[in-house]
Amino acid sequence: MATSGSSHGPSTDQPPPSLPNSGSAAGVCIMSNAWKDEQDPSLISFISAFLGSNSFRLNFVSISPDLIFNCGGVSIAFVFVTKWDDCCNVGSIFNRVKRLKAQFARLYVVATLSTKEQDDSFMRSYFHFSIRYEMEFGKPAFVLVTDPEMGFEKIVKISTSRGMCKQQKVASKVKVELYLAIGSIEAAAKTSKEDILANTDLSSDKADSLSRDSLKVQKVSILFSKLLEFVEMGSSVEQNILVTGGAGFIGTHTVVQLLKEGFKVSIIDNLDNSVIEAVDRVRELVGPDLSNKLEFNLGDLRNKGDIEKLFSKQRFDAVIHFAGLKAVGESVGNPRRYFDNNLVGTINLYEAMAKYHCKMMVFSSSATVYGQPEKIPCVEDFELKAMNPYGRTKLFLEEIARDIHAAEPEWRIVLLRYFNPVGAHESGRIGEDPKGIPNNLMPYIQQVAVGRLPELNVYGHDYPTEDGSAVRDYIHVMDLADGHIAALRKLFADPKIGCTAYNLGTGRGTSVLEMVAAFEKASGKKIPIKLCPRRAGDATAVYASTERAEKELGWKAKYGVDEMCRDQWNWANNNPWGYQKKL
Ligand SMILES: O=c1ccn([C@@H]2O[C@H](COP(=O)(O)OP(=O)(O)O[C@H]3O[C@H](CO)[C@@H](O)[C@H](O)[C@H]3O)[C@@H](O)[C@H]2O)c(=O)[nH]1
Repeated sequence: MATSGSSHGPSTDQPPPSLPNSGSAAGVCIMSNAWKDEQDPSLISFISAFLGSNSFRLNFVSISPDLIFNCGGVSIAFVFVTKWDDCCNVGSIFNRVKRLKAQFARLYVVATLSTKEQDDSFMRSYFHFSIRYEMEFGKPAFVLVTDPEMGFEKIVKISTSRGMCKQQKVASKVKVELYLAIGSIEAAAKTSKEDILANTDLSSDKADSLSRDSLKVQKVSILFSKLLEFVEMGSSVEQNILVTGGAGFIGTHTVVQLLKEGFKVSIIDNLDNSVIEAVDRVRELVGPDLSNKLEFNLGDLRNKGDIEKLFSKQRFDAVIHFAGLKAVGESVGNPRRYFDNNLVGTINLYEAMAKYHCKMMVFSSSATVYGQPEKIPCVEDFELKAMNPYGRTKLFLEEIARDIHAAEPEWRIVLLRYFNPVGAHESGRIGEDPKGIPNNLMPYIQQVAVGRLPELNVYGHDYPTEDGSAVRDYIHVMDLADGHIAALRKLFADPKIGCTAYNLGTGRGTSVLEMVAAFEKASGKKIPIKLCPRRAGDATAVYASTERAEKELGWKAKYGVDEMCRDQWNWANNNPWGYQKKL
């Protein structure tokens, strides 16, 4: 492609063509400064005008790929290999590709190989070096272009055959259009030479060369229009997300939102604190079409074989890692169970992700990592400490994530620190269903409301708060689910995300007694309470600073306490025994 750029100067009087369906703000194209400097300036200004007229903003930045297109949060990176010299530069090319492959889930290497010798040499090297440079067939996709000025027939063909374009129909449509485009360009070029001869007194040679220039301009414009279509196709390919613990409370709500947002989802869950009925209800909520994009795998992250089975049969673009135990009291009595489940399971998961080159993770952390915060609201860069073995597992896992990223910077990890998740899906079909006596406030209140428990113990009525009860930042589980989608999009869109923590809370504190009152209002039920001493380890008041999530993830909680209680009650009222039919 670069070859075509260096061999012509697009005429400035020719307006850049537009793509037929380009709407406003199609996306951003980031072009490497170094790559730009190697090209003919007229090519760059042509590309710039072309992208502009197709609503793509072009930025010149120091980046490792030559081009990155970002459409709708999906980054697609391109590298152009225009000089193939098998005796000198093969190692550095494959090295660069190896590095970039770890950073971009969608990386395409467009190699212009104009001669048969270059093509043969490339093939030899590809197979020879594939193990040393950890290439897997099709990952990344190498797009071999023999005609440097017109490579998109190949691009579409190769990408289709390698299964990148899952939407075969789109690919074949592009192919047909491409053939039509080639035909019409050639026709246009011929007309143009005849026009020149008929309307000027230029020689046949001069007219020939002028029409060839015009042909080249049109070829470049077609090349770029096809590149954009290719990018759009790439961004519309479904991303496949592995959700560990996807049958649980936050997991099910997030899976519903993921499917609605067009992601393909695989759940792995050992059903330790959840039931398969919850997944069936997710299917019912999203309907049969989206349900086809959901796969359930019974498995335990502590068992490496279960994870291997999953990763060896499909590629995941990212993992949302919910699986883990979360009862503070139980963790104090049985810390080994917590370390085994939460730590060993996660370490196994990281191993498999690294092996299969899936290095994007959204991790369920918790506000518990702030311990007893000295100040409120809690800001992400506060000092972290844990108060119990459960909290320690979250803190260790955050540290592990930071260490992995420090050693292997290509990892992208978002740590989501949840405050107090409550509420349920508005349908009342899915919600929280803890096994045994609930530890947390809202499930407890809910069970009192439906008559399963006689009264609520209010732990602490002498806190230095307005009504003496402790203050927390309750957040609607649907807001939390949307926070995961925002985090995932951030992972895909931002190669510089590194390992970053975000609070997911509302930024508002509500006391235990205020929560009881809001639930009574929403349910019309009286919740009998018993004022009890403080619960060991409880903080007085904890709520989130939401600034970072708002600014960087573009996410903000929508629901207040009234909606949380309304939806929690709707779930409780319709499912007094949770997912069980009756007790
Ligand atoms: O039967 C109950 C249960 C709770 N509370 C009080 O309600 C408040 C909220 O308690 P709970 O729902 O147990 O949440 P937290 O103790 O704030 O802990 C939650 O929030 C943490 C993050 O802040 C997470 O790490 C934990 O997993 C999660 O349980 C606290 O003041 C409790 O003392 C009661 O008064 N009675």
